[in-house]
Amino acid sequence: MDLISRITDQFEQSIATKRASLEVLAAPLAHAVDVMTGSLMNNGKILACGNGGSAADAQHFAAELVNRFEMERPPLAAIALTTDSSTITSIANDYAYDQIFAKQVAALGHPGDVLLAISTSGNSPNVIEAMKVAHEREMTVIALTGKSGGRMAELLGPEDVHLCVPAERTARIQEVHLLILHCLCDGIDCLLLGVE
Ligand SMILES: O=C(CO)[C@@H](O)[C@H](O)[C@H](O)[C@H](O)COP(=O)(O)O
Ligand SMILES: [Zn+2]
Repeated sequence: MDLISRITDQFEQSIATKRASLEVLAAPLAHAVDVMTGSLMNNGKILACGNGGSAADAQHFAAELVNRFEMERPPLAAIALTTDSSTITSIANDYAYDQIFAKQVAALGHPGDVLLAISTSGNSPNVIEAMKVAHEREMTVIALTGKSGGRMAELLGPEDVHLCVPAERTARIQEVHLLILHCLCDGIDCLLLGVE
């Protein structure tokens, strides 16, 4: 096996996916920055969820808001719903795995808050259930998906923002999701600090 050639292919595919994503995602991403910043400036908060690599992404994003990204600014209100093993295991044990995020959204979400819902397939049932509760709570959903957007795409309302990466491979989609999250952090910091 020619590992160098495989590695080269992966890099090339990742670069191509990022270029294709820029074409379709720049405008909705700018809108997502506006939505998140508006919520934070109105005492709202961001709840983030996802499975596997997307759980790591949810945590990564929440840490960058609560602590810092690249600029000095006050801490921002964000919670990853993927981190409390007691809460997650008890909900999964007593109810169902698809409720692990939804119950947390019901407990913590208020009108004006944002749910950052991350799923490369757009079909993870626990993320979908969280979206339904977020809508009941009058929260805005920002969905990070890929492929066709799956069932999440069908659930989004007019106030929500869909950032669907135009790719089929989970790894490529996740690589763009991370870039999207850093663009969100950068955009929020710029708006909050009035950077030209
Ligand atoms: O990171 C990876 C694959 O790159 C995996 O851990 C992946 O996130 C998991 O299989 C997830 O369960 C996939 O869920 P989703 O993205 O379809 O919502
Ligand atoms: Zn992964």
